[in-house]
Amino acid sequence: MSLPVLSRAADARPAAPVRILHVGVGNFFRAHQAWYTDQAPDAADWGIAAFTGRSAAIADALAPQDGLYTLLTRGADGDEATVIASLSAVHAAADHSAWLGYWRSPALALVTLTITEAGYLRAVDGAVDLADARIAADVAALTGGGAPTTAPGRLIAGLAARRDAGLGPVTLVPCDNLPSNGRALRDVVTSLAAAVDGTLVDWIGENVSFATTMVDRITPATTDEHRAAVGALLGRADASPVPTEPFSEWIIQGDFPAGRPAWEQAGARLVADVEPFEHRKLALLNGSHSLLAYAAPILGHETVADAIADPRCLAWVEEWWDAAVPHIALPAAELAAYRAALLERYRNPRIRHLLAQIAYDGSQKLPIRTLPTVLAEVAAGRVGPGSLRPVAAWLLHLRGAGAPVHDVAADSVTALAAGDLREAAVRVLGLLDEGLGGREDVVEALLAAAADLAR
Ligand SMILES: NC(=O)c1ccc[n+]([C@@H]2O[C@H](COP(=O)([O-])OP(=O)(O)OC[C@H]3O[C@@H](n4cnc5c(N)ncnc54)[C@H](O)[C@@H]3O)[C@@H](O)[C@H]2O)c1
Ligand SMILES: O=P(O)(O)OC[C@@H](O)[C@@H](O)[C@H](O)[C@H](O)CO
Repeated sequence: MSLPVLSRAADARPAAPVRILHVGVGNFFRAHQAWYTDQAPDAADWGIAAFTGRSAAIADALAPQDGLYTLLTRGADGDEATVIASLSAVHAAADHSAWLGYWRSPALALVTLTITEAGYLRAVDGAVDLADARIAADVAALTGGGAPTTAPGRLIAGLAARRDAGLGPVTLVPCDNLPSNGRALRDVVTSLAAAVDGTLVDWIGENVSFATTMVDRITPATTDEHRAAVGALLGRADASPVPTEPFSEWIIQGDFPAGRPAWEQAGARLVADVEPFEHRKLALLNGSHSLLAYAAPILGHETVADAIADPRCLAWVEEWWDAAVPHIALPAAELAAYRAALLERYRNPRIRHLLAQIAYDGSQKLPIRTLPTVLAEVAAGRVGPGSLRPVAAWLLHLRGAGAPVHDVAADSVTALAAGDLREAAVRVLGLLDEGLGGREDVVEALLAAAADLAR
């Protein structure tokens, strides 16, 4: 017997007026920012118009269910199903006229983003990568009246439309795992604006705030098992429920001149300086995730929970944390509690977080998650396997061990990692940091960690 499909008439409040735009309707956005907005006490005033990052698939899946979906919160002992109603509209990335229409609305206050680390299209200096063919095509589109396709290009088109409509402030809120993500986004946006329309740079300076956020909620991809669980719990058909863990954290630094939902009443924290929190999360959580993603599949493990149950993987994670902790400016007791909580989260048997998913795009992630700890340890005179093991595991992964390689820079990084192992280690270290590849002791420690992993 087929179940009734989720609908606003039967399952949720009416759609709220759109005051937030979002780019990238992935699972994390739907477990995190859309959930905080849904749970805020003023949710009825704050609707989100969500645009996909690239393909139309999720817009097509959510249209028949009025933008509703189920958040399936998986605790160690059972599931809770919550219908999330904060998406007032869901559009495909290609719907450029709808995109511009929202920017021309006086009601618009916020633009949030989850476009992955690779979606910012940054050059090494942090500016937008003007040499990237997709950005070059967007510069041509933006100067010639066409529709851009990259996230930075779409933002520039929206900002120009808002300026031309004579409208005022808006806050951009990046929610990807990038350090200082507000500054990173500002550098990308202003450098692209400068390449397209110098006068827009001044308008952005006067009208656009860039918030910086630390985001955390482990959110795997959806499977048929999640669809079946929602059917059993709610008696509703949901083509695209989102599985997530009970834990959630959102730490935000920024100005909101046009207002924002009362996210703090849904559990978010507004702080003056987000940096220690993002450093803690990127190094301890994301760093250990990447270590497990490259190392544990070599031992035959498929998920984070499988890996952390293996004493060898647990010891590697503890060693990584021991290396990272001295460089995080938070009280020791707080960091110890964070480590203990992470182990509990990783052990949640009902979250099947695939190591192969976490392994994607190491070229974008390793410099953020692991390099700061490696450099800080080397500067402190400690060159050892604890901090170098994630890089050693990535090197082996790029050489064909463990999970398959999916990386925006796959061709170049697999070429660097090929051939003689010592020479490959020098090249991969040099890619992460020019000085590291020339350090004989670092290369030796990396090779020792690689030998240990391959054993
Ligand atoms: N899943 C998590 O546990 C988690 C937790 C914290 C932060 N994040 C952040 O959220 C991001 C998305 O994770 P997810 O789990 O939702 O992944 P997902 O695969 O479900 O979704 C990825 C989203 O990014 C968009 N995207 C990918 N490449 C893009 C590009 N080049 N330009 C524009 N959009 C692009 C896709 O269209 C999609 O909407 C991560 O990369 C990370 O920065 C994820
Ligand atoms: O989402 P990514 O691809 O940036 O990284 C994979 C995981 O490390 C990440 O999603 C964590 O689960 C998340 O950052 C927890 O909040």
